[in-house]
Amino acid sequence: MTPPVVLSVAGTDSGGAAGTAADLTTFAALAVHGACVVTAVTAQDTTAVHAVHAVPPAVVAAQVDAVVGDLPLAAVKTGMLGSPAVVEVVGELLPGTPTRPLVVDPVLVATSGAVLGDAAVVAAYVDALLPVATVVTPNVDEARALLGRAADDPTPARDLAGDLALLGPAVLLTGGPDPRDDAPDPCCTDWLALPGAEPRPLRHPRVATRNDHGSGCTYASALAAHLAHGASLATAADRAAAYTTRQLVRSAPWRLGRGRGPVAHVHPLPTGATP
Ligand SMILES: Nc1ncnc2c1ncn2[C@@H]1O[C@H](COP(=O)(O)OP(=O)(O)O)[C@@H](O)[C@H]1O
Ligand SMILES: Cc1ncc(COP(=O)(O)O)c(N)n1
Repeated sequence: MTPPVVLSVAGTDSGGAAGTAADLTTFAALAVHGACVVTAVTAQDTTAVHAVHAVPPAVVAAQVDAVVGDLPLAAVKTGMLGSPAVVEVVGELLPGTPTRPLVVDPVLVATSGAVLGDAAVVAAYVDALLPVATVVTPNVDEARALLGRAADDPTPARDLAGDLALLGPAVLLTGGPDPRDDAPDPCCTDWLALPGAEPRPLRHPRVATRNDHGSGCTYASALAAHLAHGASLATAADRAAAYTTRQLVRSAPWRLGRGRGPVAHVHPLPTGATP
């Protein structure tokens, strides 16, 4: 059967953990065909982002036009956009619709700490992209930035998600591991806020790992893939968290790189197959 098509609009990560690499491998694992528009080339490894080359906005627009003119998109997922002009191009050419949901992962800071979106990019997200997004998937730091709050703002994740939903899209705020959570079965709590409704927690097991580089890209791509298959937002969110958790379990024992290693994008060989 012909698979649904999902478009990733993202930057490359030379280390193969985040960005386009994470998006396309996740799409393949979840049975959607992945198209990719590249917004930036990063020289990146598990420790740092060493250089960024921004793709000119006109070339980003030309890639979008090529894909949209030829392939029936069932969903779009954005990652690192890098400049206000590229954020605006995406908002103009790829607004979310009921048949083509737009998942916006507002990539602002890499796991390694590098800034991938400055204050002007944040302002462009708020003005040009959030109003036309179906769902936005910030972590707590990104949610604070989009709301214009200080980095040490004490507002709980639940309320950040609710406040962000007032800007237009549904919100899936990814909690990540909570260092204060010392329960016997530690959990991660993501928050789903639909415009006009009370935010609700989505809890899933927490994985003890340092190899989580690319987990946000993997999660947002899995969400877009499940939406493309027709799942509701709440179901797609549960399935995306389950997929990301499974891949984090897979990569937990790996020794790759000197920093925060990649979340697994590989899958076990079928029983009996030899590499
Ligand atoms: N150690 C972990 N164990 C289980 N789930 C995790 C872990 N770290 C992140 N996640 C999950 O991965 C998804 C992506 O979240 P997160 O890593 O916070 O995104 P980002 O990379 O944007 O900070 C969320 O569902 C989050 O709960
Ligand atoms: C090109 C690119 N896109 C996205 C991220 C964020 O991913 P992470 O939060 O896991 O560092 C990244 N580091 N690089």
